Amino acid sequence: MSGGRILVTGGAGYIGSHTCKLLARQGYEPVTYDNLVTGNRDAVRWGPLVEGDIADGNRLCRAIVRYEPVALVHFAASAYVGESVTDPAKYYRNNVAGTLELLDCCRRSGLGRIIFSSSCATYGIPAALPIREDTPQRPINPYGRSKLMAEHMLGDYAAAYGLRYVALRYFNACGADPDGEIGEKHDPETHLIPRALMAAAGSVPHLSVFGDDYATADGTCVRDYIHVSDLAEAHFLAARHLLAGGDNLTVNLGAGRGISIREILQAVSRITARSVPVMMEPRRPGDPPALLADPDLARERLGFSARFSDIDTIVRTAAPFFGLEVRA
Ligand SMILES: O=c1ccn([C@@H]2O[C@H](COP(=O)(O)OP(=O)(O)O[C@H]3OC[C@@H](O)[C@H](O)[C@H]3O)[C@@H](O)[C@H]2O)c(=O)[nH]1
Repeated sequence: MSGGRILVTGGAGYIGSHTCKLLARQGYEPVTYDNLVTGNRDAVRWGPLVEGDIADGNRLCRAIVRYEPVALVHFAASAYVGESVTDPAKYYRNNVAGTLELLDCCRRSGLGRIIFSSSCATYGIPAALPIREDTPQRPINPYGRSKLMAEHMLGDYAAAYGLRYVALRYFNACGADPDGEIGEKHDPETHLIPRALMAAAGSVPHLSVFGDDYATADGTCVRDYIHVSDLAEAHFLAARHLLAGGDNLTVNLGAGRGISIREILQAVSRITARSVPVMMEPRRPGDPPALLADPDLARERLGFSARFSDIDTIVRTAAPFFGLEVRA
């Protein structure tokens, strides 16, 4: 370890664990702080695990004092858009109050560099594509609002108390570690690519496609899918930026291209040589028709560009975690 320790809240989760692996490879020691409610203990492999909730400020502060991290990466959050509509209290408690507690711990313990997981869900339904960072943020669900509130808290704390941050607005995270060590393991699994792979593998009867009457080229929703290993790389670049004295920064993390649900299904069929049984369903409430990042600012300011986010690499790396062989 030459770069120092980095505290990673939510380090046992999907994006968190991939980021820990990359940070370790880059010479940092990731210290995971996770309550293991949605995280997986066996995904914590590259540094110690402190079991704790971000709402437990005393425990979090003690971890900061004990490990003396040079920066903090804050993934820990609730992240189901649909659930945020039916149980907004959970989202405001975990994502807003939890982040406030965490920021106060950082203030008290003098930990002044924070990398924050934000989301394209903070934009809502954008007036124009691609989405730039100065596109107005008008989230359409409590999840997006909770992430936007946390962004505002970070900005205000930075201005008043001098901490520095990078906020990363992820588009659609997907794929799995190309080494095959860790993958995507949500319970329940609601995301498109895992559900499509589960349907191809026969572990669910079919994939429900939520709407094929959108004003998009083939009628299905378009998203900017970004490989989790690319997201991990961006966190490393963000840590390096802050450790080099870089200023506060908020950037999109996307591949800069849109892929429709039909295109995903074609790729899954081609790469696994299995058909994906599909059932057309009504639109899912709260789904924007198309989301697509302008990735220029992340490239200019962090030197970030997606390397694993072509659809073939995404499906090839994810398929083995759902019991599927890669055939093409
Ligand atoms: O079973 C499914 C799942 C998803 N979909 C569709 O596939 C597209 C992608 O849906 P996903 O649930 O994978 O991802 P979403 O675009 O809703 O949200 C994602 O991006 C924003 C992040 O902040 C969220 O945390 C993440 O879930 C949507 O159009 C959705 O309606 C289906 O048609 N069927």
